[in-house]
Amino acid sequence: CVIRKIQERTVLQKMLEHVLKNIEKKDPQQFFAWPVTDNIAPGYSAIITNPMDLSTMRQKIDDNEYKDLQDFMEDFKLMCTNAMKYNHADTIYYKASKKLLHAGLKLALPEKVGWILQFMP
Ligand SMILES: CC(=O)c1cc(-c2ccccn2)c2ncccn12
Repeated sequence: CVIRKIQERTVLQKMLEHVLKNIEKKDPQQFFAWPVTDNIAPGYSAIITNPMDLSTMRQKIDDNEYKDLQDFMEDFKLMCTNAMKYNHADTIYYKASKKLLHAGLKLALPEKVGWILQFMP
């Protein structure tokens, strides 16, 4: 049997996990929790070429695919701007994504995460 090596979580992974958890708290309706399907959003995959959602971001943290906080925030911004592109401005999804974008950017400010940067190699 292959013993799965328990990967050490890097300081960056721990920091991104912390930011992600706080972003998830800002999406109580879980609009951004999972990939948007063409079933719930007709024509979505034809309009949005680079889909992104919070479960995918969590998987990327676990797979250590983000090289720094900016890299992670690029995916967060992509997720929000996708929602503003597909959904009209008068929809709950557009409004929720605009609110989430601003709240999320604040969470990534130096005064919010700077304390951990001192522990990074
Ligand atoms: C994020 C997004 O664009 C979205 C999430 C959803 C969504 C997410 C969870 C449950 C129900 N709807 C959605 N539904 C229709 C059109 C767009 N959306």
